[in-house]
Amino acid sequence: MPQYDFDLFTIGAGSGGVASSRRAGSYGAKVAICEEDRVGGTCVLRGCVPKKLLVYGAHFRHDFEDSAGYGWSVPEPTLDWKKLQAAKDKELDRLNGVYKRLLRDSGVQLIEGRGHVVDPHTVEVAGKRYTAAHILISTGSRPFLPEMPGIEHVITSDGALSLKELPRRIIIVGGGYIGVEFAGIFNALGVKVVVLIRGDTVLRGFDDDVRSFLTQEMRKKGIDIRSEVFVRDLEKRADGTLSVLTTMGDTLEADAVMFATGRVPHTRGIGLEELGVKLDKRGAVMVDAGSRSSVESIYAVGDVTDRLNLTPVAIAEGRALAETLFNDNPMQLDHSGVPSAVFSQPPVSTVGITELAARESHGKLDVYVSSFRPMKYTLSGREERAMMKTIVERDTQRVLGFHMVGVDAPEIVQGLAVALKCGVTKQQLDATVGIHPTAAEEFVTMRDKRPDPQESAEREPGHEAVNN
Ligand SMILES: Cc1cc2nc3c(=O)[nH]c(=O)nc-3n(C[C@H](O)[C@H](O)[C@H](O)COP(=O)(O)OP(=O)(O)OC[C@H]3O[C@@H](n4cnc5c(N)ncnc54)[C@H](O)[C@@H]3O)c2cc1C
Repeated sequence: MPQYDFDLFTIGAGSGGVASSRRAGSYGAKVAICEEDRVGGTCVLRGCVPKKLLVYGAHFRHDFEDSAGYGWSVPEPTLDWKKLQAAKDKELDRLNGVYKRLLRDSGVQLIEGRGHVVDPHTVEVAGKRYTAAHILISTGSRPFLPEMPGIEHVITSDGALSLKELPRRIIIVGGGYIGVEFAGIFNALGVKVVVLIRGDTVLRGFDDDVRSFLTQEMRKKGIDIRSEVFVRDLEKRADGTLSVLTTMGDTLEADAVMFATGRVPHTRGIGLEELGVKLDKRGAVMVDAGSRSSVESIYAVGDVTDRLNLTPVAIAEGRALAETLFNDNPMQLDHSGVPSAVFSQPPVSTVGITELAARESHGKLDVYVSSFRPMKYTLSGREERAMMKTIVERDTQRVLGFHMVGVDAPEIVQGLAVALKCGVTKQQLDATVGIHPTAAEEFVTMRDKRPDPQESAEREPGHEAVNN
């Protein structure tokens, strides 16, 4: 058995890399991790955490407005953007320190610098070579920017999270989850927001009812969503204003343009292809269910594998790998039934499959949809509504998907994800007593099935089902 410097060498100290290395360290493995930026990765420093802090910060505008309906009078609120940014950055510094401490406490050696693989058991960082029995690639992903004239003037989510000044007007290109989250943040902070999307509705890949409902709610809040349009080119004027020419021939002006046009796996220039590690056409490391690449000693977890690009997934994949390699406990993550959220305003949360996917894979369905104004907004007069949807396989009455748009959706759907994972049926939901008065109780009280569009069409040619 050859002697290596380490049992595991991890490249990238983000969610997946840190989780895997710590778990391996806890079983006594000798582990090193290298990081070219700050320990913590995208989620902690450029993603979930700073974004959610800004969502909280932005939401106060609504809360101040809503308080009037409950009898409060609040002087005209003003925002100190620099103060909010400084508070957020302080919290990120704290978390960065926590992550470093956690690594240290697990006996994981942190090596600062960019790592690249030189052979199946060797990683080079800052000119020094380290050998390891196993190498883990957890280098995450980076924002994708299409090539076009003027692209150097745009920002991505990284830039949007660290803006020195709050722009007066922003154009956000892309209606995926990052685009709609930032649209909600900026809109609530008083910025004039235009969102350009390629389709008709935001959130491609989500359930169609969720997509149209959220698009409508965002428009109600004053976000100018322009459908079926993209950017042709853009230029910066002498006064710093950005001028955007769209594919519809319109010219739009803004103080900032943010591209939220997807992310690509971070695999460029780290020696993988040279070693024969197979990458897919987007550059993601191709792995088996146990996260092993085409080279036996090299593994990959998290966004770099482009499976389900979420923090808890990267963490679970990383831990499963450490269990397999160092605890004699072979584990694979089941990627089905993973819940997710979009922290838009109102937020979205979903677990299971969409109605479209369910019709293709499960045939006849019972679909329950409910839309209502949450009690919270009755006194405040806010027009925001909530929508909940449960998709049930007709033959077995097993729930295939829960979807919600509305206040507290992510907090509500987390519990339902457990039920879905356990194979909950509609009858079991019906037998569950609700917590009153909440919005969540709607999920256990929905009774009316939405007319099946196919069956209705068979009965009455030309008839179209109408959402509740
Ligand atoms: C704006 C935004 C919001 C998001 N919000 C959410 C959310 O609300 N919920 C959620 O679940 N997910 C969210 N995500 C996704 C989440 O951040 C990622 O899925 C998660 O961070 C992936 O973890 P990872 O370990 O694969 O990669 P990362 O956390 O990105 O870590 C990769 C690390 O590798 C380092 N690295 C790269 N190359 C090298 C190299 N050659 N040498 C050394 N170090 C290297 C990087 O600097 C980085 O620190 C969000 C992402 C973004 C961009």
